[in-house]
Formats: sequence, structure tokens, C-alpha cells
Amino acid sequence: MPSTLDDFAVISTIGSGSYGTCRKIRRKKDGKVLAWKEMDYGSMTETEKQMLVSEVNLLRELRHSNIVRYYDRIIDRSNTTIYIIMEYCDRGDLASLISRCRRDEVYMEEDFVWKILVQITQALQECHRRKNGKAVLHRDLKPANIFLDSDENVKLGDFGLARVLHHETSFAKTYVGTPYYMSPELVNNMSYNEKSDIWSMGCILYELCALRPPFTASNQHELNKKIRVGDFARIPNKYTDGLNNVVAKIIRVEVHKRPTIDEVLNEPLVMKKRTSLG
Ligand SMILES: CN(C)CCCNS(=O)(=O)c1cccc(Nc2nc(OCC3CCCCC3)c3[nH]cnc3n2)c1
Repeated sequence: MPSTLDDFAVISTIGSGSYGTCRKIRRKKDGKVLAWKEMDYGSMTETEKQMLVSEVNLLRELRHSNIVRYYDRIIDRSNTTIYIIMEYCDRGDLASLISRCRRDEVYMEEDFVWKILVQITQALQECHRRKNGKAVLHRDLKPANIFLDSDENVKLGDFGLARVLHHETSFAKTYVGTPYYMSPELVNNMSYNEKSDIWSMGCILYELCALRPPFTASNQHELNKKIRVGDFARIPNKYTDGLNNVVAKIIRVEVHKRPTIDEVLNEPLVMKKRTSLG
């Protein structure tokens, strides 16, 4: 029995992203708290609508403890809006956490960073594992779409939606934020691939430690130059060489020198943390 809007009550608005509004909702039949993302497809071309349908179908297939769970979708033709119903992550996103740590001048504990490293890598492994020959690349990995649940488990969100939104004519092509996590191959207008997601993950892990991205600049041109060179300072001395080495191994300009997801997970220290942090 497909869901209808009447099956849910809106609790509050969480925020608005480049593609629409995210709300905290309650499923009436059992009181379960969920989230939905409202997207107005009214201005989309037929191609974009097709892409949206296929992306949502891909989301439906992704079942993993470190990927925001997709539940259902509701299409309301009266206001050309699609509601994508997903699990609610009650500890918010990493961008908000990093901002709070920076404001309070408090570094994150090393074990917390390891835990996030392991769980993001596991989520990417699931997505890059080819599903019927089709890898689901995230394309827009950033702290703002990595969430935490009440057990501090990491949940990768907004998969696939990024591809729909970067389509030529879609309104969301206008970047709202500075793409600090863009890989050198993307900066050089080369093709996006699994290792581009890995580069972004490396930059996010760096930022969790340093509370700022590895590459910063006052404009896109200067940022691109720094990304192409690929030099960045060590993460703060509070963190061990072990963590610094893993992060530095990931943020490699040459794609062939950057580890695959499996190579990251097979790093001795990562394996050790995987077992000890559970
Ligand atoms: C300043 N901001 C833009 C963020 C304000 C809001 N803080 S926050 O840190 O995201 C926050 C606070 C508390 C709970 C949640 N939970 C949550 N958020 C989602 O998306 C957030 C949305 C993503 C696009 C941009 C707008 C916000 C989810 N998607 C699927 N499950 C989700 N669970 C998030």
C-alpha cells in the first residue's frame, strides 16, 4: 500500500538545501520519527525527471547501516513535488558538529575520528560495490550530507540526488557552498570516478581533525591551484602519526596513487580500529 501525505505529520523543518526542504516528520501509524526531502520537479526537463526516478530507485536499493535509509516516496502532482521519505538522524550533520567544535575551540577525540573514517569508508564500499554493474557514486560528499544518529553512527546522506542536481539545466547547478572537497581530476575537468569520492572523504577526515579543510582560498581559482598542487599541513599534533599517515595517503593528487576503498579498509591501523571500535 503506497504511502500518502496523510500518513505523516510534519514535526518541524530541519533545513533547506540546494534542491528543496528537509522536514522532520512522524509516521502516524506507529509514531516513528522520519525525515522527508521535498523536491519541486515542476521546472525539470523530461530527462531530469527520468534521472530523478532512476536515482530514487537506486536509493531504494542501498541498504547499509552507514547510509541514510530510504523508506518511500510520495508524488504530489497538484504541486509537482516529490517527497522522499528517509530515516531521521537525530545527531545532525558533520558540518554543524565541526562548526561547534571550531567555535568552542575543542578538537574531536582521535577515536571518534577513526570511527567516522571506518564508517564512511564502509558506506562508500557499499556504494562502489557495483550493483548490477552500476556503481552509485556520491559526487557531492561533504560534511553537510554526512549525519550522525543517536549511537554516533555515521550515515551518508543524499546519495545520487547530487547527480540529478548537477544536470545541465537544473536550478541547483549553482553551487551554494565553496567546493573545498573537489578532487584534482574534477578541478581539471576530467571524469568523476570512485577515487573522486575517496579524495573528498580524505578532505572531510582532515577537516574533522583540523576543523578546517586541507585546502582553503578566498576564491575558486586560488582554491583550484592549491588542490592541483596538493600540499597541506599535518593534522594537529594532538593526533597520532598513524591517523595523519592514513589521511595523507588518501589525499593524493595522482588518482593512481590514491588508495581504493578496499585498500583503505585493509590499512593495518584501520583494520585494528574496525575491530576495537566495533
Ligand atoms: C544549517 N543547516 C543548513 C542545517 C540545519 C539543520 N541542521 S542539521 O545538522 O542538518 C540536522 C539537525 C538535526 C537533525 C538532522 N537530521 C537529519 N537531517 C537531514 O538532512 C538535513 C538537511 C540536509 C540538506 C540541507 C538542510 C538540512 C536528513 N536527511 C535524511 N535524514 C536526515 N536527518 C539534521
